[in-house]
Amino acid sequence: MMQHLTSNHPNIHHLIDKLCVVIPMKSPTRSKQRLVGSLSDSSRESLSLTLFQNTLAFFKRHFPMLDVLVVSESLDVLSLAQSYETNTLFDDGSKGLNGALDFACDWVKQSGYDSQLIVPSDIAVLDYQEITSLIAAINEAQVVIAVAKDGGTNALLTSPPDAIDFQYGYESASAHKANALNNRLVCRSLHFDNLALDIDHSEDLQMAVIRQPKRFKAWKEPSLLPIKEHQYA
Ligand SMILES: Nc1nc2c(ncn2[C@@H]2O[C@H](COP(=O)(O)OP(=O)(O)OP(=O)(O)O)[C@@H](O)[C@H]2O)c(=O)[nH]1
Ligand SMILES: C[C@H](OP(=O)(O)O)C(=O)O
Repeated sequence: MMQHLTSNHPNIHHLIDKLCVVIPMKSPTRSKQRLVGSLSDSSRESLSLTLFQNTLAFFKRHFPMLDVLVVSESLDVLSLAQSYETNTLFDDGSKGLNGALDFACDWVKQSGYDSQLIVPSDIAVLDYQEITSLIAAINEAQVVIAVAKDGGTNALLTSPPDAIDFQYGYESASAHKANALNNRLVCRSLHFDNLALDIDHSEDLQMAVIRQPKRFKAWKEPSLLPIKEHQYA
């Protein structure tokens, strides 16, 4: 059974001191394109900003000892990140998510961190126990992947930060795993209920409303048909 990263975890200082959390975030106007047909522009933008702020608030509240780096093409996003006392990095977005993460990873390495945890800014529910289990897994593997519900990668923990090339895109969890194995690294793929749910499509948003009705009440649109929780079980 995996040990949780609690305050009396024997390796907490070793893990935390040298770990940097990287949060990539597009400009809100360009975010959540797959919801264009389901939400108005303002609702889509405010959803992406709400998710981003939830992510910043989660790490500040539950992991105040962890350093965070936000990489974005948007100066507004970077200034919001600074209000949560994160490090910030401007990337013009021209090379997409993988390019932005390559740039962030260079910063992380040059800043002397041993490991890096990439968390996208669109996870519906961040769960303390899941994130602690994920971080603790770096004791057993150099690459730890939290697999998304669609085979994507919803969190990626690497030690060293540049252990593998970033291959976000279709079925990226298996691409990242193959990449790790090609590099002869120990890789763990983990499936967590909450961390698997990034919000891509309207069904994901409906699921978020079911799991966190208060937080997502503004997006409880009558036009979206209800679906049952077991579809993601
Ligand atoms: N800095 C940066 N972050 C990005 C870029 N592309 C995607 N991201 C972020 O990476 C995470 C996952 O992105 P996606 O699911 O591809 O994008 P999204 O805006 O959430 O949704 P779609 O537009 O529907 O793909 C989100 O936190 C995005 O904001 C990029 O080019 N630069
Ligand atoms: C970025 C992409 O995530 P999606 O939003 O497609 O699950 C991926 O994990 O490769």
